[in-house]
Amino acid sequence: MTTATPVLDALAARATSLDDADPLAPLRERFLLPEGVVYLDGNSLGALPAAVPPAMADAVRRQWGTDLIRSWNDNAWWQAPLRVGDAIGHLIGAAPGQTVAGDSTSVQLFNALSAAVRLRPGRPLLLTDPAHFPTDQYIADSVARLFGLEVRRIPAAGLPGFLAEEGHRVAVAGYSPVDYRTGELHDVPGTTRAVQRAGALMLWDLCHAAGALPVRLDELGVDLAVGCGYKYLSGGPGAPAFLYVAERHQAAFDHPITGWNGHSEPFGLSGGYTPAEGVGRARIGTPPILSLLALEAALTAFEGVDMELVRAKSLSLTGFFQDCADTLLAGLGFGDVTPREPGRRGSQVVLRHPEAYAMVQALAARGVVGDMRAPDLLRFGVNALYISHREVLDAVRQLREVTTDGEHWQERFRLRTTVT
Ligand SMILES: Cc1ncc(COP(=O)(O)O)c(C=O)c1O
Ligand SMILES: Nc1c(O)cccc1C(=O)C[C@H](N)C(=O)O
Repeated sequence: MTTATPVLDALAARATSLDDADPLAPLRERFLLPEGVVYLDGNSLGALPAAVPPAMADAVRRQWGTDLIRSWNDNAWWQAPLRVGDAIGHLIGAAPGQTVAGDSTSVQLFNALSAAVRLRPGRPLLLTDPAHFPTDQYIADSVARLFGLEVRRIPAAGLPGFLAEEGHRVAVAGYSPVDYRTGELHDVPGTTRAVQRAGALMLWDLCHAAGALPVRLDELGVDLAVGCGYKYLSGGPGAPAFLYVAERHQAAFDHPITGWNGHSEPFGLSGGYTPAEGVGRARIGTPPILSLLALEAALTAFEGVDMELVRAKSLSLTGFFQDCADTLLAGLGFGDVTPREPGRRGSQVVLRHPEAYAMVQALAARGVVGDMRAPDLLRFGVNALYISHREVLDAVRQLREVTTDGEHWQERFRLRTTVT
């Protein structure tokens, strides 16, 4: 079923004028996106930055192939975790010398939460969000078991109330600025203040924030933060994660995975561990150099980019998505999930529909790539560096067609009858 042309024409005209006025539109050339694909899954795996393939070719052929082990010095491989850390720090409001890149978010979370518990001895509670991404909850549970603490799962909105009663017992609170399912943006400054007023440490998981919106870690006085490199930072599948340790905590930062790269004299090869000065102590073992160099090249896509403009465009894209959905999906059984107020929205729009899975599959078959989260959420992430308003309209228009033409039913039937 096609949509009434005047309605679509009006939305198309609006998309065109928004795109024409978009100061970030030229950034799209910094990415290699396949023809005919509308990519709304950069909140899971960012698109490929154009700078990455030549950087990889150089890393593999020249640095590894020719320079061989000399590259640790000659191509500054040894410095890569701190160099890439600082490049990420620039995007999350962290002055140099506080961010290290490497390992996975899960590993960094484990290190950061454990170190936080050691920084707050005698406080028996570790707080996290019952809606937090599972790995954050699992690791909180594990750290609590290791240190004899108790995890309390308190929704972000309920934190101030909880802290007023029990704050003196809390060692650390681990939360995400953006809910990975709903796309809701929490109050990062207010939560940080409330946690710290109670004498506890604030740990933010920036997986859905870094590269998507301005994060002012230093300005807000955040204690610790972690995040991944493969979503809005577009560092590639399995890209190294990062850890931020505010300078004031570094001297006492005592993380449990004391690998030799974090030693004050790694090539002294002594049998006892003496941590390096500064955030370098949070290094662990030999880092994945090829992945670090891919991430470093990917970050050049942000060169000269003002994160305030990224945020403004991201809000324009998500707001426009919601407007398109209001107009084109009305009466088709979709529910609203992501908050309407711009100040409460991250960089994704989420709709609810009982046929979410089949719909996302049917959309993907048409070249519109989003994802779903069980049981019934359709999730569409927008990366302001490479997504346009025209693509947003195209995605919602195609979702309307999939639904009205019943393509998701065919998809559902196909999925049920496919033998794998
Ligand atoms: C908030 C959050 N934390 C952590 C992760 C993943 O952790 P890891 O990079 O270790 O797989 C994700 C997504 O995969 C996430 O959304
Ligand atoms: N990290 C992922 C992976 O290795 C495979 C598939 C998806 C992911 C994700 O990033 C999921 C993501 N954190 C989410 O927001 O649901």
